[in-house]
Amino acid sequence: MTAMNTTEPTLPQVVCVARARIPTTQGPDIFLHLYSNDRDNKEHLAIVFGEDIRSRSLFKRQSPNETQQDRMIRGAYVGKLYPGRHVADVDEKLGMKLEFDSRTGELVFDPRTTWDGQNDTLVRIHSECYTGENAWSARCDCGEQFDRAGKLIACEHEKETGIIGGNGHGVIVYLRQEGRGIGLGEKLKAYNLQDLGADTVQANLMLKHPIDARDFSLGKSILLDLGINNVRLLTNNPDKIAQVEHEGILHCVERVPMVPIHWTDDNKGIDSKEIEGYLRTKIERMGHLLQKPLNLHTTPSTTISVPNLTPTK
Ligand SMILES: Nc1nc2c(ncn2[C@@H]2O[C@H](COP(=O)(O)OP(=O)(O)OP(=O)(O)O)[C@@H](O)[C@H]2O)c(=O)[nH]1
Ligand SMILES: [Zn+2]
Repeated sequence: MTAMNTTEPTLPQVVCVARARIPTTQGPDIFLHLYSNDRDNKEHLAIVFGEDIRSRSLFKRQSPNETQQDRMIRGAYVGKLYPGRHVADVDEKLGMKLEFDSRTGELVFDPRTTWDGQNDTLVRIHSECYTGENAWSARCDCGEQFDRAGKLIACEHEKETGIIGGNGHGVIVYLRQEGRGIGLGEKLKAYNLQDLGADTVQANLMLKHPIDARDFSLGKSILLDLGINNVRLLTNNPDKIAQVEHEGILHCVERVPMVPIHWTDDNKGIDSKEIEGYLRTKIERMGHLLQKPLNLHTTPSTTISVPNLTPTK
């Protein structure tokens, strides 16, 4: 492994507080990991595909007195829970056993039971979007991208696009930075400004926020805690690609594009005037790596009349 560059900023400390298996309506079980950290009080998440992708902080023995029952309740178990199971570190039915360093209590890496972090792992670092994920919003593509990331991680290969999937291994890091970090209340104000003619960048600036207030360093810490070093990143955002790199320990080995579904299938995906404006702004003003020539019914941003924020009577 290359030596770590000391000029890199210190990464946040994260601890996985609990994980649980979630059977899904989409097919595979996922393991939801909830994290605490030393930078904010938000509950950031990792949606993990693959039982063997193990959080180092979760699996570490909490104290010599920690019971096997305590460990199962926190989700620090190998294999699968079943009624009557007593031991967290051994799944007798599946023939799996974890080993721990007797001095530090840390999980000892064993490729038979734990995913190898040198594997190229399909990852999405996703920022919260209440409207796109829960309110069926056609203003943005967040809900669609979230679903698609899950499908791509679960599948071996996507026929329509030729994308190699994660084949059941991968992670969606879900960061609670709503509205590119400005929060839901401010995002709703930005939407009103957009209805008045501003684009997403202009609206943020008019509200005296940065164009993008996000910080992906928590996402990096979470990936490293999950033992992942080589990432195939599902994104069109060049800033995310740059931010995910951490010299010597975390590499973006490939960018996997997230092409809007409606661009490849007229009958599917989000089709609205608002989403076109949103994508146009991402491409023209934020440098997103989407290549389809824009043939949209929204007006290019240069001709948008920006509303005046001075109150009128
Ligand atoms: N301020 C603001 N935020 C928005 C708006 N529309 C969506 N968002 C937020 O933008 C973020 C989108 O996050 P992602 O989909 O993870 O990332 P991205 O920058 O679009 O890049 P990709 O990885 O290519 O999808 C979420 O936090 C949304 O809540 C908007 O009009 N204004
Ligand atoms: Zn959204």
